[in-house]
Amino acid sequence: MEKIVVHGGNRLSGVVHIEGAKNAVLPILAASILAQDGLTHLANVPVLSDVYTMNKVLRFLNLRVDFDEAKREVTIDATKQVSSEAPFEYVSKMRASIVVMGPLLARLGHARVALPGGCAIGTRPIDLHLKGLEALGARIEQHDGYIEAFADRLQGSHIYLDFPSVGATQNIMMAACLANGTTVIDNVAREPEIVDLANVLNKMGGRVRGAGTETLRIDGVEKMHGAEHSVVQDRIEAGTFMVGAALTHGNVLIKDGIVEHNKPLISKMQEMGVQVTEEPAGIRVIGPDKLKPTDVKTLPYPGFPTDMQPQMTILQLAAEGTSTMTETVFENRFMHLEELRRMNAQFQINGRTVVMHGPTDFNGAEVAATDLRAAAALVLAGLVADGYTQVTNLKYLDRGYYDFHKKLSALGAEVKRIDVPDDDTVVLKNTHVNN
Ligand SMILES: CC(=O)N[C@H]1[C@@H](OP(=O)(O)OP(=O)(O)OC[C@H]2O[C@@H](n3ccc(=O)[nH]c3=O)[C@H](O)[C@@H]2O)O[C@H](CO)[C@@H](O)[C@@H]1O
Ligand SMILES: C=C(OP(=O)(O)O)C(=O)O
Repeated sequence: MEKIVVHGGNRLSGVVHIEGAKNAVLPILAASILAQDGLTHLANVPVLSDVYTMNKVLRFLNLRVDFDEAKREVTIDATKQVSSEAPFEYVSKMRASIVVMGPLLARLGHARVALPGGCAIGTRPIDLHLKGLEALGARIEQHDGYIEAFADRLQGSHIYLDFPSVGATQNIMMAACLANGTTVIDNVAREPEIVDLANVLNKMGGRVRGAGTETLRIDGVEKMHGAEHSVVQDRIEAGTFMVGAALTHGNVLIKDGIVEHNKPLISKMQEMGVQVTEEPAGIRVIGPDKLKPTDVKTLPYPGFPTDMQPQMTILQLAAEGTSTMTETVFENRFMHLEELRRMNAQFQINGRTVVMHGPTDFNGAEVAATDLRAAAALVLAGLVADGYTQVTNLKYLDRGYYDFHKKLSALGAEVKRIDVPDDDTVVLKNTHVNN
């Protein structure tokens, strides 16, 4: 079993390089299905387990995918006959595989994709994806754990999303690219990853306008082709290191950090007394001696991102006084907090809000990650804990962070990743136990 072992107490300082965004590259890889002519070349592709999973899905669909990890480049050839079925084996590994549905349906008139099911953070239905595809004229059937969609040619339509779902926006916009006529989608997601996808679709010959606003207008085209694109920076990885710097009284430059993409996080950190400044080389974060408490509510972009919620709660727990976090996007995203009780965190959960009492004297402990951002949050807590913290279930961390421990170590943290046989216990003396 692999573990990350952190010995708390070191300040983070230096410069950190941030990878391309997981949540941008996954739908962009799916978009490559639309390219009947030419190759798609992607740069700044993060080396993550989710990217390997999406590459496997594409290969299963008969696309040729070459991933040069050293160069962070992927080349995709979708010019041969594409198959229309994404099986459970892959979709169950990664919910985001559902975004192959729109491009497959648009290109082939048929898609059969395993129902993704829920995950630890919530039930995560796909009703809005299906409602949108139906509005474009698709016939949807559900049987044997699969969603099957059929359409001779999708027809442009006017769609209103009840909630600005990221995945539904992506699936519908990709499908609409090859529809007959114009599609208008209202109340769409406005995340930077949606803008990145729209930019790629336009480079591929699509006609998408309005990305980043509440309304997308897509004029359908007959055919699309490959394109070149460099994936946008991962604002969540950047935000995670920003929290790490603030938490450890550190001084870290997020190289090429994009302030525009992390405004709500920056604003909350400033409220807590953290110095955040934009420099020509990126975003500099300097942690204060004492953090002030704050109240945060997650919302769709441009609100505070749910994907930064677990990391932010570590900063709030470290602050002097009472802070609250309200999670409005996913119904079950406080599981990291239960693990943190073993590190001495004091809080009460009332429905979707957690009330936290700081400052926390974090104790090192053995904790298990329950999902991707929970994993990052537990490692962050370890950075300021007394003694050793061991974080297990690293398969979640690897979905979204490349070399997390190495980057932290380069910034001065005492952290390593170790592999121990499952029946061996690593006994590390915690300073609070010895004292
Ligand atoms: C690969 C990827 O980009 N993942 C991100 C994407 O996930 P994902 O695209 O799954 O998130 P959505 O925006 O679709 O989901 C947000 C909320 O809407 C609900 N919902 C969604 C679709 C639907 O058809 N019906 C429905 O009820 C979900 O259950 C959830 O409560 O956006 C989330 C919200 O910012 C992020 O946390 C994820 O990191
Ligand atoms: C929830 C996340 O991702 P996914 O939607 O891929 O599960 C995340 O990136 O925090």
